[in-house]
Amino acid sequence: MGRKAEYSEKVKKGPGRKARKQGPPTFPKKSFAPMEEEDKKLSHRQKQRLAKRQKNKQIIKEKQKLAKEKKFQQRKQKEYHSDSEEEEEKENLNGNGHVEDDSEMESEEEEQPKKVVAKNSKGQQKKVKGFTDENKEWLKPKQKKAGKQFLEKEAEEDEEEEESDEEEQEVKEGSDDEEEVEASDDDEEIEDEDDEDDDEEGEEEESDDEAEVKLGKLDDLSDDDANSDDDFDVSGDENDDDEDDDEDDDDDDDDDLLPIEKENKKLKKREAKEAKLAAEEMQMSVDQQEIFQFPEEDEEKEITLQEIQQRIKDVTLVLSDFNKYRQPDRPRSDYMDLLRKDLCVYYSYNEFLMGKLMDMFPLSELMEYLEASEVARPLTIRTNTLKTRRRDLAAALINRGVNLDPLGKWTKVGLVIYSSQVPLGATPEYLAGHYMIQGASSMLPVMALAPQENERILDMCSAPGGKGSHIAAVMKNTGVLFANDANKDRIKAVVANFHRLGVVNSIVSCEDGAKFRQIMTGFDRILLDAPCTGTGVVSKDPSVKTTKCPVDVQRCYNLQRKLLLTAIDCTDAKSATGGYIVYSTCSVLPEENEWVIDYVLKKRNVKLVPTGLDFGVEGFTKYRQYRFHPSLNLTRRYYPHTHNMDGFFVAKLKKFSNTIPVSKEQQEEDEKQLDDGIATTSEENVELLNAEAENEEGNDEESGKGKKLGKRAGKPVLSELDLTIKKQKLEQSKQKYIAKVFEPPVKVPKKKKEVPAEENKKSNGEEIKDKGKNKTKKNVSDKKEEVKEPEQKQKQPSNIKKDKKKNKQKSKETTETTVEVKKQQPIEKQKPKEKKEHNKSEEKQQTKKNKPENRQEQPATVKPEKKKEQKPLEVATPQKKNKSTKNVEEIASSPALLEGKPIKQNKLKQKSNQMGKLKKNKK
Ligand SMILES: C[S@@+](CC[C@H](N)C(=O)[O-])C[C@H]1O[C@@H](n2cnc3c(N)ncnc32)[C@H](O)[C@@H]1O
Repeated sequence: MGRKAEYSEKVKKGPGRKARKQGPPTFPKKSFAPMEEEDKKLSHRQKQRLAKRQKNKQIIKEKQKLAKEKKFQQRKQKEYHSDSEEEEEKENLNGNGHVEDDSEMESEEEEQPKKVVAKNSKGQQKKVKGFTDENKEWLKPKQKKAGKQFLEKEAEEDEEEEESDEEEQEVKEGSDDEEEVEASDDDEEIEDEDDEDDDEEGEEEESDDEAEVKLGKLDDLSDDDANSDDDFDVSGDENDDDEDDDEDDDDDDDDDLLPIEKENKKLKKREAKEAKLAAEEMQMSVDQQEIFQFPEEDEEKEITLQEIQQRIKDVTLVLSDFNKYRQPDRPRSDYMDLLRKDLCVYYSYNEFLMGKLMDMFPLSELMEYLEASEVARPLTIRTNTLKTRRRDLAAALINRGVNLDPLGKWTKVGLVIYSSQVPLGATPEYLAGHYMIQGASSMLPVMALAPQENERILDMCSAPGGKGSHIAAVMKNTGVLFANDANKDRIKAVVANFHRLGVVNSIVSCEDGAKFRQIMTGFDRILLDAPCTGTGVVSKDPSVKTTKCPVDVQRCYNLQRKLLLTAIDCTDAKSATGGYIVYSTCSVLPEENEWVIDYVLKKRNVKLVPTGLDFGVEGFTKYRQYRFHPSLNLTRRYYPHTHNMDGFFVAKLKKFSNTIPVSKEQQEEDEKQLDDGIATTSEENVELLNAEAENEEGNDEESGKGKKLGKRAGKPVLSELDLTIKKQKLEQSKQKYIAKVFEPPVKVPKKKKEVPAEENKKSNGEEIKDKGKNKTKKNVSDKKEEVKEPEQKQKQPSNIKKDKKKNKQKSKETTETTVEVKKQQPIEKQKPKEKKEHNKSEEKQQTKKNKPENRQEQPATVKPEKKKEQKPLEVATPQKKNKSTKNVEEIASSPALLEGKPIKQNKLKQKSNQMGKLKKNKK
């Protein structure tokens, strides 16, 4: 009776409490309301995401709307078709009614879009989204990206949308429910997807958002950038971007490169970056440094050497960027003065020489030069190839414990000595003449001269014979080398060295080089290693730093010009092998180098040619306000800081014509100026020289002479100057001479002074004492010239030293010869044979000179001043004979002559000719 149980039917087991799926949480709609209010507090990203979500929603809704509209239309069409079929049927039945129905249909069709428009009428008021022409505004960048206004607007729009949606929904209520459900499902799905995406692809989204933001900025990027909320480090990022771009570009290029090349490229980039940073850092540190404050003038506190060094650095820095670091009230000259003073103290220079160096070098180079000049140059020797080879010499010296090396690629005979266990001036090799101790720079002039075998070469200033013996070695002892020097003492060293070194092709003479054109001309080559201030060898002779003054430079300059003019006149332009003159000095002053060359380029038919030395700094073509001939760049300068050798100058001239381009009168004038310049140019100097002579009265002349002679000084007059007097002179002449140095020396107007007999006698005595000291004094002092004559006529007092007398006579001879030169002025080279003819013409000239109106033998007081000024040198005419005789005697007794060289006979002939001529003059 009960019901049969059906076991086949399985009772569905409901989900257990645990297994039951938890439904999605449902929130009351209003719960989000406060969130919307709190929009303002949303973070930037949140706002962006919200905005995006809302946009998506909107797009979906629009899609739905479109879909609905489509369906609606389709439905309508269906209805219409079914109606039309019915109507057709009706028509078929009625036969008329088509027009009416058409109109109805039209009205209906018109109504439908109206509905859509009505639907969209609100939507059109708000901004329609999507890429259509109607949405141009959307494409336009927003004024302020993702700003609050934007969010507020969006929120308002959303509210409007919601309202419209509600309205739509109301409108759609009559439409298909299923579709609505589907659409809402779709909507939800999309929203869900969106939410998931939000979480999962948060970063991507962010970047997309950024991309959107950037897209939005495209048109007016600048405005947006200016107000951008995103704090991009524009500069840095841009640079980085650029670099990245570069790297990308490079990567493309790098494809062809080897890995190591790529690495190299990277390394270089990194280095460049680091260098840039370092430079910036350096600039920063310099900027941060305290700006140098000029010391107060009245501030006289003792300053240490270290403080001076620091001040030198500070002032150098100020001068390096003057506008930046200067004190506004201080001119540049103040800093320069301070620097010069400090440098003088620090490096022990006098202000004159330091000033000259400061004129020559830029500051950074000056410091290098000064530093290098403090260090002794390496000891170097020259192999005497007449006796040995460099290799053998090196081996022999190494055996004696000498540590050496070849000097450089530029010389095949030089060796540099690093250390030695034996004194190099006393080794058996030295005594055997296998080498000459010689500075590296001393080899340069001979290399420039490039002597050839069998040539006739003059070494005009030869003592002690270093370069002369080098010339003989290059000539392989062939041809004839004339080694001349004006200094009697120093010429002995030439003889000794030539003997030791085995030089046998030479004639040694002791003559004033400036007079050599009366002795011999027609040389193939001449080396003029001129006497100079020696400013390039301060490391060897530090006294140069403090003793040289403008007068010294002036004298050297004038003597150098005179010697070089003579050297040119003595060279044969038509020589088959030569016609060259090499001029060199161990001075770095342009006054003694470029200036001298520039002068002779104007006065003689010579041109500069390359020295053949493949190193060295070009000579100056500009120096301060002065401009030299452009070819002076062919000359070469050598510095301790650049070449590790003494400061040196080398110029090579080629004589292209034996004619002299200047008139005789001009030549005479030049000669006169040079003579005057070598002597003195002002009254003050005369006074100083008088003081000097007085000072020297009690000194032993012989000892005084030798002591003061610098290695390259070679100025018999200057070498005797007392150090203290030089200092005095320097102080007094600092301003007075400096401007005159390179102006043509002007003779000081002489005052006519009537000297009383007693005073005359007194001054005679002084003059006699001065005689041996300075042969040039006579030329500048009228007073002395006036008193000279009686003094010469008188027998010299026995208490006056013979040497003084000799010197005086010698000086007179010098001046006499100069007068002769003026008159003879050999334009073409003079050969010894022609000399007799010259002497005859000379005689005629002399007789003219000896006419009463020209003669200056009368007492100076009686002579008209003018004549005396014009021909001061004629006073010495009677002495000429004695001088010449003496000169011949000297030459005859010279060691070179004793060797029995044929040339000496020529010289004797010349001298005897001169003597004969003088005798005639006397008659
Ligand atoms: C720089 S040294 C010459 C060095 C030499 N050339 C050498 O290499 O050994 C200059 C020489 O010129 C000499 N001297 C100075 N005035 C002179 C003159 N008027 N005529 C000739 N020699 C002169 C000096 O006696 C000095 O020995």
